[in-house]
Amino acid sequence: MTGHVAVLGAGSWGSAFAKILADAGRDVTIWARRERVAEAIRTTRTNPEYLPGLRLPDRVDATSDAGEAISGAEVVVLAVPSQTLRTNLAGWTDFLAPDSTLVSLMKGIELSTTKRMSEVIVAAAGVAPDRVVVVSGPNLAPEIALEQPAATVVACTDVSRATLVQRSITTPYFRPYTNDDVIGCELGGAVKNVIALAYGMACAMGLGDNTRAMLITRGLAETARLGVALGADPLTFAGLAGMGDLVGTCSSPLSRNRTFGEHLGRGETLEQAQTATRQTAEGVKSCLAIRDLARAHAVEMPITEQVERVCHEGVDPRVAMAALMSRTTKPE
Ligand SMILES: NC(=O)C1=CN([C@@H]2O[C@H](COP(=O)(O)OP(=O)(O)OC[C@H]3O[C@@H](n4cnc5c(N)ncnc54)[C@H](O)[C@@H]3O)[C@@H](O)[C@H]2O)C=CC1
Ligand SMILES: O=C(CO)COP(=O)(O)O
Repeated sequence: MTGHVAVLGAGSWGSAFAKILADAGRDVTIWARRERVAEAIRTTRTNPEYLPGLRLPDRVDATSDAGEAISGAEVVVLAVPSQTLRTNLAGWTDFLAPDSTLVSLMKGIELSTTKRMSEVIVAAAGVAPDRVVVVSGPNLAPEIALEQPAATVVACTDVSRATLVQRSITTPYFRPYTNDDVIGCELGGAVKNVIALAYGMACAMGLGDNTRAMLITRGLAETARLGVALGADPLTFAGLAGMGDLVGTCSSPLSRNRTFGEHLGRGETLEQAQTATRQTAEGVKSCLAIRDLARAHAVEMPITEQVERVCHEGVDPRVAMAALMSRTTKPE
């Protein structure tokens, strides 16, 4: 393999992913928005602001100059918040090598367009869809920083690019599987964040394992319903990018979406929860876009609808739960 890998975004997942790439033998240049973060990585091999437990290998270089990171990169990994991707890309596309592979780590849906992240990349960077690879699975960055065993899915319509990325991120602690269902993998990642918000609310309301199992199972059912309407393979939702990520995120106190939901479940407003957490919880904005996408395709997503009402209409989570439970009964 030739050329270094650029990782654009030095947050928690971008940084942990840079470690995986380096441990798999790739040279990596990570772009940080703030020079202070790039300098910390260069001089201390750590990123204390985002991922205190992480120790970065020497193969990882860091810069706050995106052109420097991207120029000459064979693979460019995008790891910024979903809602800023389009703006970020506007400043980056001129530096992309003509046949480079673009990798999306992001788990969200764009608010203004209801596009998945790979669709935003295709539109904003003007690249063919088969140049975009999606990596998605149960991958909480703090656990990966500690080299705890984990698996993921590498999805692309071009199997040779999926294999290139798979080889670039295979390590003794990280096991990637390829898949050609880009739509299913991206939807699994985006919708699980919304369900994790509901799960966090339930936890904070003192609700037990029956309720939690109901949210996970029915959450997966509504994810798959939307996925199938958009052309995904239903089997993808039984895999790592579907059930795997949903269970991992909902179960983990490390999840920022679940934690955000816990704040809402304790009766805090959206603004109070945002002030308390100060982290990217993608589901908070994506729930609006996913609800709109579902309505546009006449798909019922009752949990997503209620999460949107709690987040953006000030509805009490208890009222939202009661609304879920009072829906007309039907076959499973
Ligand atoms: N943290 C995790 O465990 C995982 C995260 N993801 C996904 O990866 C994506 C990135 O997440 P994280 O690295 O966790 O996020 P983060 O919040 O830790 O980092 C985001 C990075 O983007 C940068 N950025 C660039 N432009 C920005 C702007 N205009 N506004 C705000 N930040 C900007 C920030 O400076 C920061 O370095 C998200 O879509 C997330 O859902 C996926 C799997 C695991
Ligand atoms: O996507 C993740 C794990 O797979 C991270 O989840 P949070 O963004 O909720 O922390």
